[in-house]
Amino acid sequence: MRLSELAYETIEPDPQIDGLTADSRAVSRGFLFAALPGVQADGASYIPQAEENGAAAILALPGVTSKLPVIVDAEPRRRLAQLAARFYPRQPEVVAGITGTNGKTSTARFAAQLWTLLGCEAGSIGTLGAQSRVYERALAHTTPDPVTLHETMDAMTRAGVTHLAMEVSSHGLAQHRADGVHFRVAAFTNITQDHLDYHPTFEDYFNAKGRLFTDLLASNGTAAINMDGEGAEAVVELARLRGLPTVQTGWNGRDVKLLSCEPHMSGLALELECGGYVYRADPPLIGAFQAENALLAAGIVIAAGAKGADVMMQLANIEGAPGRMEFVAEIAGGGVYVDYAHTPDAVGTALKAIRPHAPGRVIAILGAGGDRDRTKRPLMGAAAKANADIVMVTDDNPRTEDPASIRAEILKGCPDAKEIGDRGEAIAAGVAMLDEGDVLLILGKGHEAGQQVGDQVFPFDDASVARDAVADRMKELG
Ligand SMILES: CC(=O)N[C@H]1[C@@H](OP(=O)(O)OP(=O)(O)OC[C@H]2O[C@@H](n3ccc(=O)[nH]c3=O)[C@H](O)[C@@H]2O)O[C@H](CO)[C@@H](O)[C@@H]1O[C@H](C)C(=O)N[C@@H](C)C(=O)N[C@H](CCC(=O)O)C(=O)O
Ligand SMILES: Nc1ncnc2c1ncn2[C@@H]1O[C@H](COP(=O)(O)OP(=O)(O)OP(=O)(O)O)[C@@H](O)[C@H]1O
Ligand SMILES: N[C@H](CCC[C@H](N)C(=O)O)C(=O)O
Ligand SMILES: [Mg+2]
Repeated sequence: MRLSELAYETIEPDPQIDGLTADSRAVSRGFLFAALPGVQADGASYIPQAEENGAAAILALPGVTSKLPVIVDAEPRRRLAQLAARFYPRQPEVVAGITGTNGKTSTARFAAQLWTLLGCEAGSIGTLGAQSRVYERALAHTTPDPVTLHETMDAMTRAGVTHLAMEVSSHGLAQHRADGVHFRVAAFTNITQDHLDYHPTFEDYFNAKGRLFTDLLASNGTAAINMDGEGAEAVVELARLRGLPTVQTGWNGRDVKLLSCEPHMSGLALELECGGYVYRADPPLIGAFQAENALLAAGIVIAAGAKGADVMMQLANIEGAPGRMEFVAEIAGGGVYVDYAHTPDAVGTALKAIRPHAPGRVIAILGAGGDRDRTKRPLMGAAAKANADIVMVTDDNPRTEDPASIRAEILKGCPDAKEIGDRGEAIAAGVAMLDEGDVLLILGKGHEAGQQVGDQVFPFDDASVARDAVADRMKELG
């Protein structure tokens, strides 16, 4: 594709463009290099490296010079996303974007499952990577950079995916990673504290999420909103200001309304109302909050055109996402579960949700990520203290920070907690404590397969470490 075709601008000379990237190290011959100002570095300082690697053109802020043709744009991140959308032009017929602090991954997976059950070729993009029956790809971010995102959507579409549910993180929205995606549906789970290291204020965090509804949702699109989520009313207002229809779900929902939710050992007995009819469903999901995510997923599928009755009939058949309230081992009439709660709200929600599954005590293990929002740490500790019988504080991806000081910050919220830095030892100690009917909930890493210390990632999987610890304990007990 010629540069002028890609950029919709008359440019001389007008080179052939064979690829796009914002990373000078990934430039090959014929690539357009987007020089983006970032948090750590200024992409413009890498233009010489991009030129050396054979770049054919540059995208940059006004005032940046190069011997190559330059596309000038005051918003180069947005422009890169638009160029990527043109370079990789195929998108599934229906794309739903899901934003919110907690529940995006689960909701995206549920929506993709519902579409599949209704006979569509569906997929998801998010924290678990790009997934579908016909195409899979591991991804480094929840919302990948625009080049990776559009390349992935193009490949999924060529493979046959027609319905896509994708997570849109606040970082992704603030950095225009998903601009250029044609969103037929925009969905909202909830907004509570996270990422205040990146967003200067909570308002800025909300506004970033709001972009999905104000800027990215198509003008013929529909918003699907979990009315039980913190911040839901404000999102309804964003849709109303654009005159866009909403599908409202949850206990406080208008279109898919939860009437009752009874957690039992292996799932949730739900009663709901949709289109004037009452339905019952018993999906194998652990944790009452998953009902909110399941209903929001139903709302997304309805917003995209499915009949409410057809969607309700399939709700019983959806399964939890890996690492989200996942049951990993049974022991002494109780069990061990793994969950991805890594915010104060999620820690409280997950621990409250496990209670009906624990005839005995609830034991919680948690840490907090390094190089991330510090202010959430004591709040996560306090949420654990308020909702568990025993709390153990351990490490969770300390990254470049001192692990002991991260633990100390969590311990401010739960001073009586037991502190064991080594995550494997903490899990073994938690398992050793389990008495008749007790439940151990291991929080924070969910599906993650590694522990990041400095810039090294050591293989570590909560579920398999917990299974081994349970097997060892069983052997000891004979
Ligand atoms: C804070 C943040 O989100 N940063 C992201 C951002 O980095 P940046 O633009 O600030 O990059 P920078 O290092 O300052 O460099 C500036 C520019 O110079 C370029 N560069 C740099 C070095 C070089 O040799 N050559 C070169 O061209 C870089 O590619 C970049 O374009 O753009 C980069 C490229 O897309 C991302 O990899 C990077 O993600 C960092 C690593 C990250 O950890 N992000 C996390 C927090 C994140 O995005 N998380 C959300 C989900 C969170 C959640 O919901 O829980 C996600 O969607 O995954
Ligand atoms: N509707 C909800 N309300 C409150 N907490 C929730 C909700 N859904 C999930 N959680 C909690 O948040 C954790 C993360 O869930 P999930 O992975 O679905 O969220 P996410 O928004 O994708 O997170 P991330 O931003 O890291 O990608 C879960 O393991 C659970 O503890
Ligand atoms: N997407 C989230 C994941 C957090 C998971 C937790 N294990 C951590 O490392 O903090 C983030 O990057 O903030
Ligand atoms: Mg996610």
